Amino acid sequence: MTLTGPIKIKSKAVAQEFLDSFDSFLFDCDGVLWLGSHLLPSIKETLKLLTDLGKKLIFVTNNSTKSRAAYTKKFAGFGIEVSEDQIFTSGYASAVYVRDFLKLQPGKDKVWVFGESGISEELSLMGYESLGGGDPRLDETFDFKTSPFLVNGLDPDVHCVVAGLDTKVNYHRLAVSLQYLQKEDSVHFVGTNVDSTFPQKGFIFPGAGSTIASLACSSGRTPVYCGKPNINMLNTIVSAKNLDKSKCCMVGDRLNTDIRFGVEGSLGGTLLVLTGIETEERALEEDGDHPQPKYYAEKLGDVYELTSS
Ligand SMILES: O=C(O)[C@H](O)[C@H](O)COP(=O)(O)O
Ligand SMILES: [Mg+2]
Repeated sequence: MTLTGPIKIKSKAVAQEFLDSFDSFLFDCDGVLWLGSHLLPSIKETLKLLTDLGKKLIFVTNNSTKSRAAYTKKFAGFGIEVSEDQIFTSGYASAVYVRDFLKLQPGKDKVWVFGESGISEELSLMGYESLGGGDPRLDETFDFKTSPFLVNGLDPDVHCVVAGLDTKVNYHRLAVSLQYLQKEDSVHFVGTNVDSTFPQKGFIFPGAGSTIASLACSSGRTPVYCGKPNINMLNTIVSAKNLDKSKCCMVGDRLNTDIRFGVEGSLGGTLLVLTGIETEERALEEDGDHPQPKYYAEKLGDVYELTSS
């Protein structure tokens, strides 16, 4: 970023300068690589260009609905080969927090999940039994007199609620999650991410932050959020991939998660793309609400299109 503010990547020279400045790229996914099942323009070509240049590619998503393994299949569906150890999700970061910070005992302590398989699968890989989540009994209309999660009492071995994006959110899931959160002395509250909205092709939908806020409001508790911009997530990635932070660039579509993650994590640089949540006006505003990106571009694919022109 110059004294005049963020640098727009809109020429071959600036695109080449951008490429030459970093040896590792951390890519956000929703709004950067794709919008749901819609791959954004020139993404495959851009990732291949970076790979051919010997750059390290890492994918860092706040989307907790899929596990790291499931994300490798999503990439493969687009014809992009990515290994599981290149992918970090907010669901994985939350499971690491449960294991390494809360130190819950696998096989003994259980987790109530308000969210999808991307959370429960990562917890299961670490040996934790999770309840709730995609359990089809939670799809039933809620009745406190008959809910199987209440009539026999809460599970006394649950010592943490992990809440994330749940596209099947309903009153049943909210009501039972709240019962566990009311056990404040014995049940921790973890949120996967703060994203208020979720970008789809042609739409902006409610994000994890919005549904988790419902539980925060009803319980009067504030969760520990483990996804971007949490510095523990960055430190996990930097040590796992042996990165030189000064040569890393965070590429994202949201200022208060992706760009904050890169700036507060002291990475070498950040690139905001305008294919997701943010606008050029927001990218340029010097608002204390969020850090400014070093670079910005209409889309990530411009890096390929400009340097190969
Ligand atoms: O609502 C959410 O969880 C987020 O909007 C979404 O999943 C963000 O994913 P990311 O842009 O970090 O890949
Ligand atoms: Mg995004």
